[in-house]
Amino acid sequence: MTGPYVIRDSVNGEGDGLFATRDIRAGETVVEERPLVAIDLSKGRFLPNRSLPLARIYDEWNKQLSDPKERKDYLKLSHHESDAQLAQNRKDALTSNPEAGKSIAIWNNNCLGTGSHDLYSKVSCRINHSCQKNATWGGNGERFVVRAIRAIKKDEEVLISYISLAQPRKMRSDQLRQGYGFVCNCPACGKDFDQQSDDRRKIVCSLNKKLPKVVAAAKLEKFDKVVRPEHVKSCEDAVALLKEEPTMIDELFVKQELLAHLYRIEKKHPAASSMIQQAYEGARLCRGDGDEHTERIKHALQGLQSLIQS
Ligand SMILES: C[S@@+](CC[C@H](N)C(=O)[O-])C[C@H]1O[C@@H](n2cnc3c(N)ncnc32)[C@H](O)[C@@H]1O
Repeated sequence: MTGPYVIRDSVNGEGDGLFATRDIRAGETVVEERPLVAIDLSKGRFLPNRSLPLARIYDEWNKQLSDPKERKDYLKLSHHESDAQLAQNRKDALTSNPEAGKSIAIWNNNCLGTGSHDLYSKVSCRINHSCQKNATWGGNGERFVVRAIRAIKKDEEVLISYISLAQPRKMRSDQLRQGYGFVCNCPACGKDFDQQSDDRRKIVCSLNKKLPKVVAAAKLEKFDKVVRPEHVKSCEDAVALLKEEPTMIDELFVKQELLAHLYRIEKKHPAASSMIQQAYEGARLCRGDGDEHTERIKHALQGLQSLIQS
């Protein structure tokens, strides 16, 4: 595993972090690795709160991370447990096995999700968080890729976001404190934060709440039944606001993809085509060619183009 990075002390109390060893271009791959543990989210059950049962996490970890050296390295990683997780651990009676409790606490702090999988990737899990991230990730159970979303200077820290950035400062801070046990001090959270940007995130957050029904319908291809003009408007407003927030490019391309589908239903084909083209460019930058999400958008783009031509 090599790339334009080094893992070293992050200095500001964040433990270790990943630093660029040379200038990196926007869109360039920073880390590419094979995950050592991959949990396929399309298989097995979820708890009612949509989280994975802890016993399953432990079973998969135990089965897939059999190499003693890798196991030892994993068990040295940082962890934090909120009260809720501790209570859950007790319920699952896993604490009777100290290794199980610890491996799960580490998992909660270090695993990265791609939508289809939750993964432990040895280098990527050392990347610290910022609400003004300069990199993002994508991949699947076989391959995990971290990419720069803007140019990163030599010696600059490579930073991703652990949470949705479409939330205002207070919400992000609560989520990071409860889930990861730290107070974020990035420029978007510190005392000189940009109020205008925070207001934009607040609005995107409330628009997001109006869209889950549409997203669920999209997955079932039952759009026509639920799409209302106000959904299209919410999505358009979210896209307009997200264009002002360069660090939220992955949030933007997901919305562009959704908007393209909504336009397609409304038979606004040229608008749909341009929106999905933009979503495709975003997906390629964030997740790269070959990623399942990028491929899905590419497929949708081709379908739309043949619809326009026919
Ligand atoms: C996935 S690990 C990141 C790598 C970790 N720093 C290490 O040394 O292995 C997540 C942990 O790193 C620390 N961390 C990450 N981002 C941070 C930040 N912005 N401020 C403070 N601590 C941070 C927290 O302890 C968090 O629980």
